[in-house]
Amino acid sequence: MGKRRSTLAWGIWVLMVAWPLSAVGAEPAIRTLRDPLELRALGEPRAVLQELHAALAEANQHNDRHRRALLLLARANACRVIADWDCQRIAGTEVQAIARGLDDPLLEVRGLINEALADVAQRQYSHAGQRLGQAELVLKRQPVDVLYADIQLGFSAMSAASGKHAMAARYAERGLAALGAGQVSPIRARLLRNLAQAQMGLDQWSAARTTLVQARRAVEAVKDPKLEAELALAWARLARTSGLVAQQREEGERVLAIATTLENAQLEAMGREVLGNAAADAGDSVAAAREYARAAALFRQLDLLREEQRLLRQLISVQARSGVPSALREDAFARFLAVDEAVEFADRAQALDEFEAQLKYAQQAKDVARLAHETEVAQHRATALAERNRLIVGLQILTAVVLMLMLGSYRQARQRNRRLREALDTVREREAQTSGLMRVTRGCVLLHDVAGRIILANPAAAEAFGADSVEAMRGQSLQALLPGGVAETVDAYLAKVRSEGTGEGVLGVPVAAGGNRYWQCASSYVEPADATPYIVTQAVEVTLHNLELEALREQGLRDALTGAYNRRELERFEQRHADGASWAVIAFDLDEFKQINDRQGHEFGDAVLKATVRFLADRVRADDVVVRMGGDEFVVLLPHSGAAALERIVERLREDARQAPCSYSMGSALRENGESLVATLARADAAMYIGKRALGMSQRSQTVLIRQP
Ligand SMILES: Nc1nc2c(ncn2[C@@H]2O[C@H](COP(=O)(O)OP(=O)(O)OP(=O)(O)O)[C@@H](O)[C@H]2O)c(=O)[nH]1
Repeated sequence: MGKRRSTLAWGIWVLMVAWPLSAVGAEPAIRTLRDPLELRALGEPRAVLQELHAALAEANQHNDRHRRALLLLARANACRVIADWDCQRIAGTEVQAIARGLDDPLLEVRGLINEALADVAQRQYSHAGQRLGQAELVLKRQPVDVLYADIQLGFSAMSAASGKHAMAARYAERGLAALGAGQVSPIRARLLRNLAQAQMGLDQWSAARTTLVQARRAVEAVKDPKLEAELALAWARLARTSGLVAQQREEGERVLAIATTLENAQLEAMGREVLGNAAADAGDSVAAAREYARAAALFRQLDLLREEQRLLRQLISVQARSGVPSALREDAFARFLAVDEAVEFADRAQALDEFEAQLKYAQQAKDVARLAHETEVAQHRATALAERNRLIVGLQILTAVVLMLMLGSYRQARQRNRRLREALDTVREREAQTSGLMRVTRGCVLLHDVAGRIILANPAAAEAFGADSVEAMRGQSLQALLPGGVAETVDAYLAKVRSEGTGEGVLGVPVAAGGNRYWQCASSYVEPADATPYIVTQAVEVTLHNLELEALREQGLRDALTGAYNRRELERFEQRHADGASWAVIAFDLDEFKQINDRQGHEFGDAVLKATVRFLADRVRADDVVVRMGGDEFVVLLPHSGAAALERIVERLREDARQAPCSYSMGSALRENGESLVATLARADAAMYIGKRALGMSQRSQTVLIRQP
């Protein structure tokens, strides 16, 4: 039991101290992850640790976090070579923190491997398993074969430490497969070494030898003294099982030489153990006891209890055979008991820890796979979601923009429609008012173009023109609707309105029954900015008005009693015949009319006056005009009359004098030299008075003819 346990512990120790970090310069991607000091640390760890102080300070000064991480990895490697596990763990942890800040998965993986390595060395398997699982997960983000192989190396070491050699061998083989057969690198040498250790654990000695040969060939390609020493230890173990003492010694010396170079106390202890084994196997108990005692002391210094215990057991064994003083043996034995007790205690604690570690490890492996799967699924889902969200957001923005545009144009359209509706309502209202106005107005309203073509007419206009409807008026010309002779007047009128802007006048339109109908017209020329000019004409019939006026005027010209013209007619007559025309005038004065009034009464006198007018009118021509000048004085105006015509009428009046209601005196005159009517009248008057005087009073009274009018 003790020997098996001792072998197991030895194997674990070898793996623990020999498990290297990842290969140096193995792959281009990894090469950028290493500082040259990391490589140098393999041969000169302490010198490198010294130099690292300055290099780290410089990186800090430049705030170069990436370089700081690389230098810390170099420090972790140097610490590993000199078996300073705390130093290695701290460096590894810090590298992880920097890597996460830089989002650099490869650096993070390397930091995790270093931390796990230190955990395994100090038998904290549970923690180491977690770190390695995490490293495997992070590496999925940026897979690199060498780092994957490095992680497999870690798992293989952990499996070996748990006594699972078959599993350790499988991990080592998996790492080797990841590297590829042709690749020569330190990591490959280490995987081969682990495989050989596992094979030895499985008692596959021949296979282990073959594997170790391959490992030694692989390590020749790189300068890694610690790895060389670790292989020498493996060879020594193999040599011991084969009983090859000389080879054991040779390997032991090699380990010691390297330990001295590296100042690695652990390696020295291991080398001394090999030499002790060789001496013990050769039967040299004294030498064996000496080497074992030195090795035990070194392990004691390093606080490696199990190793010290193993060496003390071997020491006590050889001391018993070599016959060393009992005092020394008792010292060794007492120390052994103390260490054994401590180891027992540690073993119990570790057994529990290992159990939990295995549980966690198994769980973790599952978790890692599950996490990897979930991560992958989550990444796909996140990508799909992000894509969908982008699409949705894009669509939402597009929809919002379209909606806003639609809303804007809808509002504008509504406002436009409202304004249009209002304008339309106003137009309709005005149209209704206008058409109402047009309908009810008694006057004619016409809207026509400048040539007289009707555009619009009201019912009054249609009626005035004798049209069936206002529609029938549309398009017809005013000139065509009016009788011949008036058209020219209309043309002149429209030309005046167009040139002056307005116009007004009375239009007389002959009617079939005779006479005229008169229209008082007023027109306005309208020239809209964006339409054809037109004219608005209003016409009010003034026929009746004109007739009344005519009657009044006529009335003003007549003598109220007799119906003969009065003096005002003289002026009109003169105007009518002024331009060189001939006229003649006969003046009358009733004889002794005063006496008629006096004798017969005034009314009788009036009747005589009226009868006298009828008498005169009956004896003159239709164009001749009888005028009562006042009282009992009358004149007859004879237009276009010469001496003959005058004579004829005077004669007739003289002949018919006896038929007159009253005797009268008369005198006549012809217009001379275009004189005025007054002048002609004066001469006729004068002639009449001459006649009257010539007759004398008595004669005059005889000629008074008194009869009923
Ligand atoms: N009944 C009537 N008498 C009138 C009217 N106008 C004037 N008379 C009268 O006519 C008379 C005219 O008188 P006179 O001028 O002296 O003339 P006469 O009496 O005819 O005398 P001689 O002319 O000299 O013959 C006056 O007595 C007037 O009063 C009228 O409208 N009706």
